Amino acid sequence: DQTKKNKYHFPPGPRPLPLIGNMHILDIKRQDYTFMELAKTYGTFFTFHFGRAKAVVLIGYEANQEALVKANYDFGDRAPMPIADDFQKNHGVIFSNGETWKITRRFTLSILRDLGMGKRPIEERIINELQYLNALIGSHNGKPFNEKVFYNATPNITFSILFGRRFDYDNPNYKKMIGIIDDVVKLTGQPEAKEKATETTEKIFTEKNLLASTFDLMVGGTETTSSTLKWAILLMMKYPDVQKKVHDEIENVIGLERPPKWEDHKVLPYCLAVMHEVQRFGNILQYLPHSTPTDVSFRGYTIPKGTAVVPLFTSILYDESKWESPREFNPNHFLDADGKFLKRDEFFAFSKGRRVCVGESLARMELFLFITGMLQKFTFTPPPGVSRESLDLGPEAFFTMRPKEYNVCATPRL
Ligand code: HEM
Repeated sequence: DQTKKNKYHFPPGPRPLPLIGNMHILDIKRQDYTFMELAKTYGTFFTFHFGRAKAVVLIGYEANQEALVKANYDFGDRAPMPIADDFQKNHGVIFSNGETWKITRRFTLSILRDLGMGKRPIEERIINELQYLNALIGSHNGKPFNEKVFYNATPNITFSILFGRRFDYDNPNYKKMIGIIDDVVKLTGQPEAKEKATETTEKIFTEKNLLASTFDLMVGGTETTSSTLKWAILLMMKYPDVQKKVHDEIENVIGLERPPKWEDHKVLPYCLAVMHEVQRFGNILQYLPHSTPTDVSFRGYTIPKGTAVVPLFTSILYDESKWESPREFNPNHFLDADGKFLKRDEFFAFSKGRRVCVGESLARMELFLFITGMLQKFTFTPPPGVSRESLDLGPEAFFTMRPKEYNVCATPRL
């Protein structure tokens, strides 16, 4: 019967996409795995349908280098993200576009630099904070403690920039702020704020934009660095031979007394390589979606303006054609034959191009000083009864990929 048949047919004209698109094949928590699997069939540049929204996925070093670095501007917008749609819409840095993004990003960077990001004033704050962190670790007297301890130090660096002071680790407000950041990272896709964005004509230096930018730095600058520290300690427990080499280098070059300083990264190549390999292996962000600000011509295709783009960082940091043993933790990835630090172009942990991480130099300094500073003072081992082999290196995939919860023992080296 014709009427019945029509009911199930689309009207003439272009056929709308099915409601779920390719979502039925997407592993929501490990989207990177799905995309890398699809790349085996469709190559390093393909379209994926997130429901009705199309996204272009970029796989591996070459495609991402071509798009994010060489065609920088063409892929430099941020795609809308459910987590931020309602409460950050076009405010702050991470989720904004156009003039708001350009001016707010420039402003944020200049403020961070004025306050000493990547320079001596911030270095002093980090070294100061390291003493508190090491005191907390030491207070457990070699007994097992939870990895949450490593979440305490890095927020204080961001907060001291934003609020002008550090907080004691047991300060209820500090705990609350850390808890909120943790919730935001976990509850992706469930925005709290309900206010609708109507500010198309609003100016950029508003209180709302200030709050949004502060929020961006709080979330962008704390969870990322502290999760990386958790990876670092877990990996040191898992690979005691690597930990031993880190210990030896620190002991031989700067000794066990004077706290490390940023300049030391030039004379501690093994520590620097370990820090980079922790970031590569830990791969804490699968991707942050970009989009095309205009119609873009790429590899012979036209990508329409406003198309979401997935620069899949996992596929670069684990690119089999670039790394000797991508799925293994191997600090040699960042060392040359003479044991000197080897800068790798494929290191995309902070992304590259127009949207490159605003806090990269701050994060690098924090990671280097906290990792070497903790390992200068302690040997990290699994708690009694927990074997090294049983330590799970699989991530807990939220907005970021942090290690699964673990306990650790820290024995003083002095
Ligand atoms: C281990 C630490 C960190 C890692 C691995 C990291 C990684 C990243 C990545 C991959 C992006 C996305 C870039 C893109 O869209 O292409 C990003 C953006 C961003 N990060 Fe970081 N980040 C870290 C620490 C920080 C810190 C300490 C801050 C600030 C205090 C920060 C602030 C930001 C901001 C504001 C953006 C948005 C940039 C934009 O959209 O223009 N991040 N970060």
